[in-house]
Amino acid sequence: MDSIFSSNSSSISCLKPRFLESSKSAITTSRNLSSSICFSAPTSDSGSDSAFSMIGFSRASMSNVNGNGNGNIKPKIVNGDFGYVLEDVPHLTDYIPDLPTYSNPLQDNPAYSVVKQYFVHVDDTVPQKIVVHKDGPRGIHFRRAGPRQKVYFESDEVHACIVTCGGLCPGLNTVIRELVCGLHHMYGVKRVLGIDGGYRGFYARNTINLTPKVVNDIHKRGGTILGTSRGGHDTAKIVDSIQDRGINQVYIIGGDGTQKGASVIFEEIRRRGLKVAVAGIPKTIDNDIPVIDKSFGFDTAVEEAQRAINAAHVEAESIENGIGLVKLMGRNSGFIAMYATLASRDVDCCLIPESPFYLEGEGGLFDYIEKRLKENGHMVIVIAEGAGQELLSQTIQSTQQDASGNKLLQDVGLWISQRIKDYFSKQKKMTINLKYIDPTYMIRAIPGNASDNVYCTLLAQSVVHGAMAGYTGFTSGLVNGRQTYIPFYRIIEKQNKVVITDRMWARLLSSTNQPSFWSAKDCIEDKKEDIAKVKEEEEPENRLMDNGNCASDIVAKKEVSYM
Ligand SMILES: Nc1ncnc2c1ncn2[C@@H]1O[C@H](COP(=O)(O)OP(=O)(O)OP(=O)(O)O)[C@@H](O)[C@H]1O
Ligand SMILES: O=P(O)(O)OC[C@H]1O[C@](O)(CO)[C@@H](O)[C@@H]1O
Ligand SMILES: [Mg+2]
Repeated sequence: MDSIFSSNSSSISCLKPRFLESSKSAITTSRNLSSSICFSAPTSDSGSDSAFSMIGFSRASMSNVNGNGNGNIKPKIVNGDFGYVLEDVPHLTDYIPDLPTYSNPLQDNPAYSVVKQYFVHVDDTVPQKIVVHKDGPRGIHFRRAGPRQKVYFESDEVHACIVTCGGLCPGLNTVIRELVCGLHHMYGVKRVLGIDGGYRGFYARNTINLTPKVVNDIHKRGGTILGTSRGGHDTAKIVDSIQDRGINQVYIIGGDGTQKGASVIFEEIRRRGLKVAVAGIPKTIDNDIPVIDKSFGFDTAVEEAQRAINAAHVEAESIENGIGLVKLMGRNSGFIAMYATLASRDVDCCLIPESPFYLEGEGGLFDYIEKRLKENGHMVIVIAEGAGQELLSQTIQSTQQDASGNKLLQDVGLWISQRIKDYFSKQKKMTINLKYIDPTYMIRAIPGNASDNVYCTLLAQSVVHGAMAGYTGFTSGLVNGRQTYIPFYRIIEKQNKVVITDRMWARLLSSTNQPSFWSAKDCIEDKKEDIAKVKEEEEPENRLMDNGNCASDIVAKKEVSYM
């Protein structure tokens, strides 16, 4: 953290003494004040915008949104006609009745006042699934993100804070910048605090005052100017700190773990009855967050991975029996490896955690490598860091975890390089030249590319609009190309994974021509069960595919063809 602020950027380093404030000195007596707001049952006239009659809602159809204070807040579900379901996000008025509202200052903003229908219609929602059957139910929807006509905070009342947690990701600084600038320029919010070093920064580190001037150039740098960390999530201490500092909007940027942390912070804030909006911004280059189209930084990571794959290809094709092996990030989800492979077209084999593989025997990896080298003289392999872990664990046992409780993985790149070398030199007596490239941290420590920077801006502005409108306990993200507000529970209930019975993986297989590895006798059985489970969840039987077949037919055909 300090090193970032004392780095080359003179604009930041010269400001450091003024902007660093000790967490102790920031403590105020506001905790007593805010705890006098009583926790109460939700009113039927929730401040969340819902013109129920317009789309066939009835108030009776809205399920109980009351929190019980034990972390068991029920989902806020609204049922409409023809199987329409709105998975709504919580609102401050769910537990603080009679909150005053104010006109949205954007209506007087020259940049926006000319935009027709700038404010989002109260009943705008976005469907989760856009491919439907004519007789099928309308399905799950999420609230469309964007500015609302009335807001629940006055500009000078807002005291916001921003924290970044988990691993680095391209675009983090852009999100920070756009949160600060969005709050400042759109809503006239002057008090925005940066929390230093992840969740533990709330109670153990310094804070930084963030202004448009301080954040002006930060989107051009990789990393996060706020610093980040794993572990250190102490809910009570974090919420105490939020109360003590008089913070009333909390913006939390991070991956699946971070969003789980944000969810419990929201629950505790709600239990204490505080007028504090909690908003998550999903971050992960692994793209393992469900529901949303993709997470920011993912495109940049895939693009940067091309440089490593290109290098591996150049090395491999320049030497006899050359093998270029590239390890990419993705501990549970192989999206980076899959998209980097599809983008490159130079890759002969892509190995991901979701697709079990085996090394020896007919149809195995060694068999395929030998075949490719004989046909083509060289080959490129991309492997995600989480691939083949079940094979490694047969030889190397590890139960180590990082500070957040994530399982620490064995280095599959090094392991597989050695296995390939051993196999061809010892068993095949064949000379191969394997070059192993590990660019894992290089693909995430860079600034966001142009498209990610635009996405980061939309995300930041969306959460600012949401918090100002009184929504809380939500994450924002693109769903079918539209910005939405999604309740935390939907984001944290499971991880997004590559569905290897879906067509994207089929496209990859047909691009690389690699074996599916499905027919192996030694294919790990529990892995197969995992796949079946994902398949069940992700592939509703009646999902219509482009060619008119149902997903279930395709799965069945594919399984037959793999045997
Ligand atoms: N179940 C949980 N409850 C509360 N806090 C959590 C939980 N899981 C993780 N956290 C906290 O969230 C923060 C980030 O978690 P983690 O290290 O898993 O990264 P992440 O947000 O998943 O990002 P990424 O995996 O993309 O790097 C950590 O401070 C961790 O303590
Ligand atoms: O070494 P660190 O910082 O814990 O991060 C590594 C992990 O972070 C990620 O980039 C995101 O979760 C993973 O792909 C990777 O396993
Ligand atoms: Mg994670």
